[in-house]
Amino acid sequence: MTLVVPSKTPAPITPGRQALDSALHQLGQAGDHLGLDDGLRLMLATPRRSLTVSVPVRRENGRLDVVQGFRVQHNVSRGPAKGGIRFHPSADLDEVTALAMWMTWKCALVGIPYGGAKGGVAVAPETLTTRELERLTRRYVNEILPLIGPEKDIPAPDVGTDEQTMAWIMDTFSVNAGYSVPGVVTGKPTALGGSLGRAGATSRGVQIVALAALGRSPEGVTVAVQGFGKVGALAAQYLSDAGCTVVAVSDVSGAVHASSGLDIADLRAWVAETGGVRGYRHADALDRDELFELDVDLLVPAALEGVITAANAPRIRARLIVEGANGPTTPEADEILAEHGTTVVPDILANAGGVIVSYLEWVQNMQAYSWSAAEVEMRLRDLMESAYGEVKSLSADRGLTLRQAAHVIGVGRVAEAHQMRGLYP
Ligand SMILES: NC(=O)c1ccc[n+]([C@@H]2O[C@H](COP(=O)([O-])OP(=O)(O)OC[C@H]3O[C@@H](n4cnc5c(N)ncnc54)[C@H](O)[C@@H]3O)[C@@H](O)[C@H]2O)c1
Repeated sequence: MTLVVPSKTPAPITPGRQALDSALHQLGQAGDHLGLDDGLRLMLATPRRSLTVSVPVRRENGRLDVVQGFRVQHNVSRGPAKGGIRFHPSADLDEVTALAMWMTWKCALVGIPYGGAKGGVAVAPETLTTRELERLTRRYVNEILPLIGPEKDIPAPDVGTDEQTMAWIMDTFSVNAGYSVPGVVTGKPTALGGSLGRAGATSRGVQIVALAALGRSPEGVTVAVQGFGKVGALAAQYLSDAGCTVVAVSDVSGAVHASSGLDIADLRAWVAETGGVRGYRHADALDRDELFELDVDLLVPAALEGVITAANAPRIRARLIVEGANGPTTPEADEILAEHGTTVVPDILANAGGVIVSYLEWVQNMQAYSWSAAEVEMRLRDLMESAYGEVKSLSADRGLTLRQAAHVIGVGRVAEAHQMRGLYP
C-alpha cells in the first residue's frame, strides 16, 4: 500500500514533494512487508510536529528580507528527535518532512536512541555575508527555540550549514537558557564540545560500507562522486586513501574528470582556494550530467535528492551505488537499477556515519567527557559494520533490495516502539 498524506504544497510537483512521495513509497513497501495495520502506518507517515517560521534578516545595505524556515520532528517514539539543518533555496516543508522521516528510520536502523527530525531555511547562504548569515541563523534558532533542546531535538549540519552555524546555534540557545548547553547541537567545533571525528564521520561511514559492499580489494576500483561538499569531498578522499581511483567529481560549479585518477587532496585545496571544482588544471572538464553515465565501478551521489531518475538510471554503468546524499534515487530509478542488477547501498545506511558520531558527541556532552579520535572511529565502525551486516543478511534471506531491507529493519523498530508504548490517552 502506498500512503498518501495531504500536502501543503500545491501543484506543480516540487522537488520536495517528490522527495516526500519517495519516502512515503518506501514506508508503504516496508509496511506491506511487516504487515502493519493502517492506523500504525498513518502514525508513521505523519510527522509529530511541523513548524513553519518567518525569519526576518537585516541585510548589510539596510534592506529587510524575510525568508521561510522549517523544523519538523517526524517521530520521537525511540528518543529525542535528531536531524540536520539545511540552508538551501529549495528547502520547503515537504522536503524537510521527507528528510526528517529518513532520519527516523536511519537512527532506528543503526540502533541509536533517537527519533528523526530535520530543519531547513529557504535561502542561498553563498549570497549572504558572514554577518547576515549569523543574524539569520540566530533569528531562525530563536523562532524554533520551543522545539529544540538536548533532551528534545538536537540539530546538526546539513547542506549549506557547518561547524560555525552549529556554534551560533549553541550560543543562541545557551544565552536564552542562561548557561552553556553544548548538547543542544552536534557537529560543533571541538573548542565548544564537538567530537573528534565528527567532521569526517559521514564520509568515513560511506567508505566503510562502500568497501564492505565492493567485497574485493579497492585497488583499481574506479569511482565517480557527485557533490564535493562536506560529505562528497571527504568520501572521495577516504576512498582514494583506501586505494580506489577517483576519476570524476562534480559540484554546483561543474565537473572534472581524469581517467588516471584525481589527486583528491590537491583538488580539495583548489576548491578551498577557488570555491568549486570547475577549472581544476589537472583534469578535463566534464558535463555535470555525464558523471552519472561514466564507466566506473562505484558511483557516490553526495549532493541533493532526486538526481538518479527513470531518465538517467538506464544509462548508469556503475555496478555499485553508495548513497552519501539523502534520497538521491527515485523509486522508479530504484526499480530500473534492481532490474539491471546494480547494487544500491541506501542513504539511511550509507550516510548514517554522521548521525552515529553526532550521537557519540551528544553522549560525550551529556557526560561532560570526551573520547579519543580512535575510540570514536572504533564505535562508528562497529555500528556501521553491524548495520550493514544486518541489512545484507535480511536482503539475502527475504529477496529484498538493500533499501527495502534497511527500511524493513528501521520501520520495524519504530513500529515496535509504538506498539510497546501504546497510545496516550
Ligand atoms: N553533512 C552531513 O553530516 C550529512 C550526513 C548525512 C547525509 N548528508 C547528506 O549528504 C548530502 C550532501 O550534504 P553536505 O553536508 O555534504 O552538503 P554541502 O553543502 O557541504 O555540499 C553539497 C555539495 O553538493 C554540490 N551540489 C549541489 N548541487 C549540485 C549539482 N546539481 N550537481 C553536483 N553537485 C551539486 C555542492 O556544490 C556541494 O559541493 C545531502 O543530501 C545531505 O542531506 C549529510
